[in-house]
Amino acid sequence: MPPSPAQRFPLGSLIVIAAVLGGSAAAFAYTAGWLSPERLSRERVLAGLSPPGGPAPGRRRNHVRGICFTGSFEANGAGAALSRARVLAAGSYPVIGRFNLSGADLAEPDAKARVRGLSLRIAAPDGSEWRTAMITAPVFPVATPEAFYALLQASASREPGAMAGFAAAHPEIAAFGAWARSAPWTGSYAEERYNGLNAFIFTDASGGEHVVRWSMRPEAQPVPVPPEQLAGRAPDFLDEEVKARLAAGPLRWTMEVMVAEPGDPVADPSKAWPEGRRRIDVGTLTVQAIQAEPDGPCRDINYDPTVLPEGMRVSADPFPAARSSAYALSYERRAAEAAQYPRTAAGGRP
Ligand code: HEM
Repeated sequence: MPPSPAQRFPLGSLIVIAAVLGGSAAAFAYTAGWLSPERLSRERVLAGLSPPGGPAPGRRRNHVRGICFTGSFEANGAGAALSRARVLAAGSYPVIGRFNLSGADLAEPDAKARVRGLSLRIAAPDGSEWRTAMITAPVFPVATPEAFYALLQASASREPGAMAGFAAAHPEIAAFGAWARSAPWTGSYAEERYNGLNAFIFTDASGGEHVVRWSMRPEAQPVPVPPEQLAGRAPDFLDEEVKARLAAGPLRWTMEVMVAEPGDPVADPSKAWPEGRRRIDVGTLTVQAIQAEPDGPCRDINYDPTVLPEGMRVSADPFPAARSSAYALSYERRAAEAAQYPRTAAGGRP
């Protein structure tokens, strides 16, 4: 008999998953009403993301730690075969981005964040924008926003079997767990591949539609570093490393768009699409300058994945709409608390 998902999925991995998602397995204050079959609201999702001591005022409610950058996206024109969006026509477009780490605990050292993120706002001269927030995991842990909320609850639960029970009920989490256990860690944001995971629909100039996902492939060669070694580095070593690396020259990624074929799981980011799907390199991201977040240009951007130019739109994938709603509330709250996240005398210089 094949092992149950819980058996296949050792507890250590479940703890890793709990840790990378931003919820906490430690004491958790919210219980009342959570087990009643109420509608999943963005307020409850943010409560689920909150660390035990509450969110850091003025900051993002997830991926709280990060650093801004500016640069450009040089579209090579190949993406025009898939989308008529202005940002995919050959040309250079300004970017405001953010390197970031999953989790809502400001005090967590960089070495503990299994999931790293890259957020981009690419602006076109026609006023349109393409916002996207990608992560290093090749698949999302769960198939639906509701399951994501259930996962936050399980990871915060004091019940010893909560995570094992969750994994048994959501076997799709095994693929993420396998990645979290086995993928090499690196010592740099610059050496990571970042994946959009959610599926969107691109419309080309003839009205043809293509279901796509995108990723950013680093120019820098990844150098594996054991996590025990990273633990010995400064708590913010990723910020320091990326600043030092940039001083030696710009950082680059190639944007790769993958096109689904009929039958591919287009509404489920926990499932990779089969190998061999058409992949088109549509352009190059060049990171030219880094700015500390308190005064940096990414501070007040909401990297809402539904902010898309004409020629791109959301698909049957339910995540972008759910993310949009949660990100908006996170944005509203952090903007209202701006005084508690003061700008610095350094004026944004890293
Ligand atoms: C229902 C599922 C999800 C929820 C509830 C959620 C929630 C959040 C929240 C509240 C923020 C802070 C937003 C802000 O204040 O601007 C955030 C940031 C972020 N999320 Fe998600 N997220 C979800 C799924 C995803 C997925 C699927 C990805 C990657 C494919 C992702 C990647 C990121 C990244 C990279 C950031 C940092 C954005 C920034 O730099 O501002 N999230 N998430």
